[in-house]
Amino acid sequence: MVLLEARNVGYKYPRSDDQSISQVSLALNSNSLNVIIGPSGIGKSTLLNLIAGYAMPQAGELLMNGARITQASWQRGIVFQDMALYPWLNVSQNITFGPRMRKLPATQIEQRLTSLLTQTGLLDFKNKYVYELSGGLRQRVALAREFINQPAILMLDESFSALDNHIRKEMHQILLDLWTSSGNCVIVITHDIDEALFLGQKIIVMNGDPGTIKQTVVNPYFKSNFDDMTSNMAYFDFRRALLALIE
Ligand SMILES: Nc1ncnc2c1ncn2[C@@H]1O[C@H](COP(=O)(O)OP(=O)(O)OP(=O)(O)O)[C@@H](O)[C@H]1O
Repeated sequence: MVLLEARNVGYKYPRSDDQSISQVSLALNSNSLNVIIGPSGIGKSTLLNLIAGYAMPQAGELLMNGARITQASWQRGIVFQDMALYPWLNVSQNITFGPRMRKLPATQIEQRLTSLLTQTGLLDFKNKYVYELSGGLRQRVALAREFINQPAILMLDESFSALDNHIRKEMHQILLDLWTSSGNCVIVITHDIDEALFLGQKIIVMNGDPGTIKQTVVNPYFKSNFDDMTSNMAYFDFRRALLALIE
């Protein structure tokens, strides 16, 4: 079922002369894992901010469940690369901050917290302050902090790009596990073609001037690791074709 729809969306920043994105159209289902890939400055973050409701498009419309997006909502969360966790709160308090503010029942918050701490491997760290954690562990907290809200749409803006390769792979697996149990619509922005191939059921390629969606590709290699594909020529042809769309 289509959850999010963009119809010919265009956006220009208030103090900019140039259009940042133009004629962006897409339809994303609930329970789907989507990746947006494209060169730097093409408008990927701009599109996420519009979906989140932080800004409104000047052209076209963005709809969630058929209703126009007019404001920010916990139903559409973003995990940023810099995370912005609260340093004065411990891991559990950071994760439960949103539902506590929304006054969800304490037992429900506790249940969700326990299962997220388990899924993200953070049980042993639940009472630690975030400044005591490594970058990889902090990203786990950032993911859990959004998943606990059970948003219909969860967006990751280059969330893993600062992590080293090994930790990044761990995060990919954790994200897959969280998404599988949540069944929400996840949108991942990345520059990294191999991250896109591993995480994207659907890979959405942005390019052009102003930025727009050049192509949407169903990815036959979803959950396939580059390292496991070294003898698969079809994989490399597919990867090369995707790279050509981005360059
Ligand atoms: N606050 C702003 N004011 C004016 N122009 C902006 C602003 N933020 C972004 N832009 C411009 O809008 C365009 C799209 O930027 P955006 O950050 O969305 O691209 P991106 O694809 O996410 O880039 P990156 O991959 O480098 O993060 C760029 O030309 C950028 O310079």
